Amino acid sequence: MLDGLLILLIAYKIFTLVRGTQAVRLIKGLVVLAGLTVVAQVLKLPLLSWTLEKIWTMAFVALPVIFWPELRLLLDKLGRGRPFSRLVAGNFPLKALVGEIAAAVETMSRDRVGALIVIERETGLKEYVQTGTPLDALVSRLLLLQLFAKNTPLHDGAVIIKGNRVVAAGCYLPLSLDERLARELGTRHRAGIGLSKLTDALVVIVSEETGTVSLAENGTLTRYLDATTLAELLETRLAVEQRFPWRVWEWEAQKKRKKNEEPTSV
Ligand SMILES: Nc1ncnc2c1ncn2[C@@H]1O[C@H](COP(=O)(O)OP(=O)(O)OP(=O)(O)O)[C@@H](O)[C@H]1O
Repeated sequence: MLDGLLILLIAYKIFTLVRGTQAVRLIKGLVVLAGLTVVAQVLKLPLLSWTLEKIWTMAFVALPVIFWPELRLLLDKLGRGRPFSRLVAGNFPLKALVGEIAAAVETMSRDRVGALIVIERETGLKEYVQTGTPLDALVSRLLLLQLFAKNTPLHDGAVIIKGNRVVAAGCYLPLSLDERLARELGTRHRAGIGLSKLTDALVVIVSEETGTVSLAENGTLTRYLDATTLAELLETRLAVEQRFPWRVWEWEAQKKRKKNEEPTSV
C-alpha cells in the first residue's frame, strides 16, 4: 500500500516536472510501448516480444540523453536541499535593489524598449553568464537603461544580476518549447520562461512591442505588471530567501508566496 503510494507520488512529481515539455510525448510513447509489451506477453507473440525487448533496451540507453534537461532540473532541485542556503540580497538593502530594477523597467516599458533581466537566486548561472559579456557593476536604473538602449552593442540578450551587481549582459538563455504558451509570446519571453523553468532564477521581461512587463518564475509567466507590483513581487520573492535561510522552511515560504495576489499568469 505504502509502496504503491510512493510510486504514485514519484510518478506525479515526474509528471509535474516534465509537464509542458516535449518529454510528455515521449512518456505517452513509453506508455503505448508498455501496453504493447503486455499484449505481446499475454498473447504469447514471440517475434513482437523480441522486437519490443530490443526497443526497450534502446530506449533505456537513449532516455537519459533525451530527458537531459528534465533530469538536470530534477538533480538541481534535489541539490538545493542543502541546510544553509545563500542569502540572495545579503549585505545590502533589498528595497534599493528592487527599486532600481523597477524604475528601469518602468522607463523601458513606457519607451517600448525590450529587456530581459535575470536575477540569480540559489542556482548558479555561470553557464549562462559565459554566453554573454562579463561585467561587474552595481545595479542601477541608469546602468540597466544603458545596457538595453536600442542600437547599443549589449542590448540583445539578457542581463544577469547576482546580488546587487550586474555580472553579464548580452547573455543567451534557453528557449522554452512549451506549446501552451500564448502565440504572441516571442523568443524574448520564451527565453525568460525557459531559464526560469530550468533554474530558480527570477526573470523580468519587458516587451519591446507592447511595453508589457512580465515576471517569469518556475516556468510560469505573470504578465501585465506595473512597476509597483513588480517591485512588491521581487521584494517578496527575494526577501523569502533572507527570512527563511533553511530549506526546511521552504514550504512556509511557498505558502506566503501564494497568499500574495498576483495578476494574470499564463
Ligand atoms: N535565447 C535568447 N536569449 C536571450 N535573449 C533572447 C533570446 N532569444 C531572443 N532574445 C532577445 O529577444 C529579442 C527578440 O525578441 P522577440 O521579438 O522575438 O520576442 P518577443 O517575446 O515577441 O518580445 P517583444 O514583445 O519584445 O517583441 C532578441 O533581439 C533578443 O534580444
